[in-house]
Amino acid sequence: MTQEKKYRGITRIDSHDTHGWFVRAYKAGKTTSKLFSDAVYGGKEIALKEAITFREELVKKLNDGVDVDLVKQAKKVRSLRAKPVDLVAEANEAMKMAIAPYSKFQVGAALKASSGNVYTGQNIESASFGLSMCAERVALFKALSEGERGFSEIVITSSSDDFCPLCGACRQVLLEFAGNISVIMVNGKGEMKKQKLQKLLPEAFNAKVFEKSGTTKIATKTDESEH
Ligand SMILES: O=c1ccn([C@H]2C[C@H](O)[C@@H](CO)O2)c(=O)[nH]1
Ligand SMILES: [Zn+2]
Repeated sequence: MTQEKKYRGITRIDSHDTHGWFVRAYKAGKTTSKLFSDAVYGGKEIALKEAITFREELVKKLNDGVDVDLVKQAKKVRSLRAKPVDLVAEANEAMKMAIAPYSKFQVGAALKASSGNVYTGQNIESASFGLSMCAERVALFKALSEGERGFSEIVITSSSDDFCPLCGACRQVLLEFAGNISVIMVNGKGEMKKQKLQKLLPEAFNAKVFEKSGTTKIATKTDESEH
């Protein structure tokens, strides 16, 4: 492998009258590309530097700071290891790690990402009660921090004989980040209840409000990076 091939998303082009570095980045099936020609940037080395900087910034912009290629790579490695998983068993296993000395109410969650990976969570209580965190959000934030952006379902189990309905805060962030996923609640007797998240939080608040009011422009366009 040549030195020139080690740059992710950047290809060297030397053909006819084209000499330069071709940068590509992907998001949701859309490709953004730009050529950094030696002539325009004053030489091969400078053009490459510019190309690398451009791509790093582009990747951050496209994916909220997450490098898509890195995520894809990690997913591929993990999915090779992934076996079919029993989400209820995963949630129950996670529940054992709950830190709930005040409520004595343990909750476990298993969130399935579109990649096939499963992220678990359990409630973690603080002595300052209001700072406690629910099992569902622990699972969601773990997944988001690993670069996951698509989800299909969440299973919630608890130490109670009753179903554990998600609190309002979890409904809000799950709907925002995971979309209208299936929510499967399992009670202590092993009975299941399945619902769509949207039904649990109708007319939810979301970021579209900002666009309409014009207060915050949400950066989704990548036109300026195309040539
Ligand atoms: O859906 C829920 C509801 C409650 N809890 C936790 C928060 C707190 O630690 C305890 C009692 O509310 O249960 C969850 O983790 N998920
Ligand atoms: Zn909650």
